[in-house]
Amino acid sequence: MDPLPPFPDDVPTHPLLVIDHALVKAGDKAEVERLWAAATTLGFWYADGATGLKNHGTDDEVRGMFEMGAETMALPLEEKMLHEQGDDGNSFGYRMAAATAIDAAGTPGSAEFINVAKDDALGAWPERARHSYPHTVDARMESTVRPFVEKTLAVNMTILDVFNEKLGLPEGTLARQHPTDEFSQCEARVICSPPAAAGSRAIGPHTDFGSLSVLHNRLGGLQVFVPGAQEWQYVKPVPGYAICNIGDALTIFSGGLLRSSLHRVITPPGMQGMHTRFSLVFFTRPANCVVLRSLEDLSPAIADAVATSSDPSKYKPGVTAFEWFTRRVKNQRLKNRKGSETWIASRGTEHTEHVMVAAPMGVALKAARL
Ligand SMILES: O=C(O)CCC(=O)C(=O)O
Ligand SMILES: [Fe+2]
Repeated sequence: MDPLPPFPDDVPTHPLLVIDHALVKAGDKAEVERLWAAATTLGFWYADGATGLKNHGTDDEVRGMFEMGAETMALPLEEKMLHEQGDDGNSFGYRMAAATAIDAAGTPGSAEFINVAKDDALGAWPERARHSYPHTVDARMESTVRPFVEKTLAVNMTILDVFNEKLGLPEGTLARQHPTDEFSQCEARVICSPPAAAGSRAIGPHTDFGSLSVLHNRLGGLQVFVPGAQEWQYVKPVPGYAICNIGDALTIFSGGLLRSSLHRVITPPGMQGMHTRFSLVFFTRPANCVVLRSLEDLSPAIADAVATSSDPSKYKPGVTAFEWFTRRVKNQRLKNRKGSETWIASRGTEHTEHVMVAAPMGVALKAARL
């Protein structure tokens, strides 16, 4: 692979706390407090050795996943399209560029995705559980995708147990919402965006749909919208560290204590923008049948948070994790677009002030009620 230029020194970035996963796993109280601080403010942090493998630029599974992504994206479009996700709210398989909107006006995004279901990676492969994949994925399912998914899931289950305790939930509550052996929308994703004009958007503003995301970035381009800030800010990729963030499902379970924040992907800054951008994510999501609701009956801290929220209904969407996810994916597909209401119907838990900046005027207030 060509050497990639460094993230420019003169571009402002938003700092994130660095959390040492080994310390968290060992129950180090100070490190757990720092993780809790990150998770309850912006909901983003750098994870030192997040897959249990330091230096993600060189560790076997992460490198193998990036290679699998590059091999897959290099296939002829007709071959990739045999495994396309379709328009019904499924996200497993290949997603062509420009299939989804990045804003309320229906602007198409420029990123291609290959998403592999946890249920295929950990299931009775080569029997397919959820979807079909190009041969470049199949060839690495057991050697690369499975260990990548297993290791990342193990990290995320430890973090869920830590949150469980901090939220004062009965032992194992969050773990039971994320059973590995039940079907869920958990998936590993490689994203590819071509070089583009400075500032153009590859992935529109969104909150993540599930519980926990672990992201491996080599080029910049990821930006966060910090509550109360006036503008989007870059998060700098740091070699050897993954970027972890909270998704909507944990925000809902915790009555808003855990924060799922808006982020997006634009052209990497400076010389980096001249390179194709690959990124790798693993999303841990609740089992399909889990009802998304704040768990105030199980935790006084969550009950307090819901009681003092300006909009407690936001934490009771009254749908399962599968329904929440499918609604969001389906309404992002441009084939399903009727107007800005389709974009609004794809939204998650974001707060009013975020949406005001992220969406054109006029749809902001409606979106804020979702
Ligand atoms: O590629 C990135 O840096 C972020 C991707 C992302 O936010 C997502 O796939 O949900
Ligand atoms: Fe995301």
